[in-house]
Amino acid sequence: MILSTRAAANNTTYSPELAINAKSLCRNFGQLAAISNLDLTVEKQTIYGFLGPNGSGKTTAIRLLTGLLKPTSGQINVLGCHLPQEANKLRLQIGYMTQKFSLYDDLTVKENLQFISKIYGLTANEQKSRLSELLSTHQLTQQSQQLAGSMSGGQKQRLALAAAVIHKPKLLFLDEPTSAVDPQNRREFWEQLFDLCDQGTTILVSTHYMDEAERCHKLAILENGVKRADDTPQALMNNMSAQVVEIAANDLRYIKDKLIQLPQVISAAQLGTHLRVLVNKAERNPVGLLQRQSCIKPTDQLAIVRPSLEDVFVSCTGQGGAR
Ligand SMILES: Nc1ncnc2c1ncn2[C@@H]1O[C@H](COP(=O)(O)OP(=O)(O)OP(=O)(O)O)[C@@H](O)[C@H]1O
Repeated sequence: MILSTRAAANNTTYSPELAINAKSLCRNFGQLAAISNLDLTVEKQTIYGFLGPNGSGKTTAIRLLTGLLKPTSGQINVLGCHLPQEANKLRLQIGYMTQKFSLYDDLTVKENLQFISKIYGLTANEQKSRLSELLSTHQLTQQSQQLAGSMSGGQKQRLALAAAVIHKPKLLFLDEPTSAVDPQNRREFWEQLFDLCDQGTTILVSTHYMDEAERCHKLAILENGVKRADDTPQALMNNMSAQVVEIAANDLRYIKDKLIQLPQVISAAQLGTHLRVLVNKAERNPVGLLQRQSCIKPTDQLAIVRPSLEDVFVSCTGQGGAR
């Protein structure tokens, strides 16, 4: 049973199961609606993703949910705190890793962590044990005396994560944390995130990488400040509003130019030797529809294939780039 209390102060419902509960959230910058009518619920001890292109409002949403930015309208409850009124009360319960890792280049790894632990008020004893634990967990023990500015992108990212969790936050915000690191470091970083989640931390992470979004327990697809869809990656793929047909043929570019003119076709994109075509779900026989087109030869191969998260993204935003 969900126990909930309605706070008289700003009418936001607080549910103990939810780390984040936001309703009708809007934030304008002048004429620009950076976030429009965003409803968001994030369950505790899950990894929730914001997937969206540049400028879709991911950072703005995160800043609203951390209490760093005031909404134009709407209600926000994060870990039982009403924002922006109780932003100070929330501060010690959250961690925030920004896009540009906020490290001091001319301090060593250890000095960076010591400095941040002082900000969070750790005692000398707490600091000592927490620092050695973090250096070991984030594979930074060898680099503890190295200047942060001289570290590789992957090492900087590990240090930034260690710094963001120094005070053991209940809720961790990560804004495009892996943009500057290679696939191997990304994989290892995600293993750290799952470990943190297993230990009880709720994580909200923004990304524009599909493979990263697919790792989240749930995600919201954002475009121009609007939430286009949200669910588990699997449910988003199962419930997609399009069917995917793959075509193996010669002259895929010519076929693509012809097919995207059909009203039933949402997008067509070449992937190596195949053309991936999204056809409206209302079309009963998508393969038959495409085969009837004069650009398709009888020898061309067409097959319905399983949707990917990228297909979901294309079908619910204008980001196909193909039409
Ligand atoms: N302080 C600000 N003043 C004016 N406009 C802003 C401000 N902050 C954000 N914006 C605008 O709001 C929109 C959303 O920006 P935001 O940074 O939230 O997007 P994003 O999805 O995080 O993008 P990126 O992936 O590039 O970081 C953009 O058009 C941006 O220019």
